[in-house]
Amino acid sequence: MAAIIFDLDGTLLDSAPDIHAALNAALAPYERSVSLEQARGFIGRGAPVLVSRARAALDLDDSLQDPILADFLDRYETAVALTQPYPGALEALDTVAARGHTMAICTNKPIGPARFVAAHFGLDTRMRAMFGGDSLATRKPDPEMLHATMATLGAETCLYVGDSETDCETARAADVPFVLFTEGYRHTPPEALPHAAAFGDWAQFPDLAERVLMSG
Ligand SMILES: O=C(O)COP(=O)(O)O
Ligand SMILES: [Mg+2]
Repeated sequence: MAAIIFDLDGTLLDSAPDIHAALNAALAPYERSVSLEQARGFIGRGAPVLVSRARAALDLDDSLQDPILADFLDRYETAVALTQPYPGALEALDTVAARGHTMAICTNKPIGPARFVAAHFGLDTRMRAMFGGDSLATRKPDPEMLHATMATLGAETCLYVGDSETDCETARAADVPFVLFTEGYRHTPPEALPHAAAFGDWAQFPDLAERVLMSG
């Protein structure tokens, strides 16, 4: 039995289209918008950083951070219509659970929308714990969220599975093996992100996780 901890956006769920829609709705009063590609590139360090990255790209004043963020968070809370699990991700979680592993989510997405979207796709019942970007005083890449998740699970070690630079940095800071999902919202090539293993198809994940756990 081992603990396997997952990132959410860009790893289990392709949620960028919902994040894009909520962001553009919050930018609409200022007659600005971003492309889906841009929005995808802003994801990874939590909602406040997403909004400040969008403002920087659009040259919108710092004084607009709080109103845009508040409006964005309001719309984000229940945004699931455009989100999809990556193909095979839910089935892979069931295989991992059937092999006796404990699973949890560690995401920079605020815990409100994280819980809502997790319940919508039945992820919540598959997970023993879930920490979001506003659950603690810090968020990824600070390793605290992984430490807190492991403490909740009573796990001495774990695998961390994520899609981004932030996830790689977090795993390294927490000194746990990192498994990279290559189809998410990364900016840099996979070679630039140190990883114990990488995969682009969730069907490969259960066996790959076993191999990494055995080699650790
Ligand atoms: O909300 C974000 O910025 C990123 O979310 P994630 O940590 O699940 O990738
Ligand atoms: Mg992610």
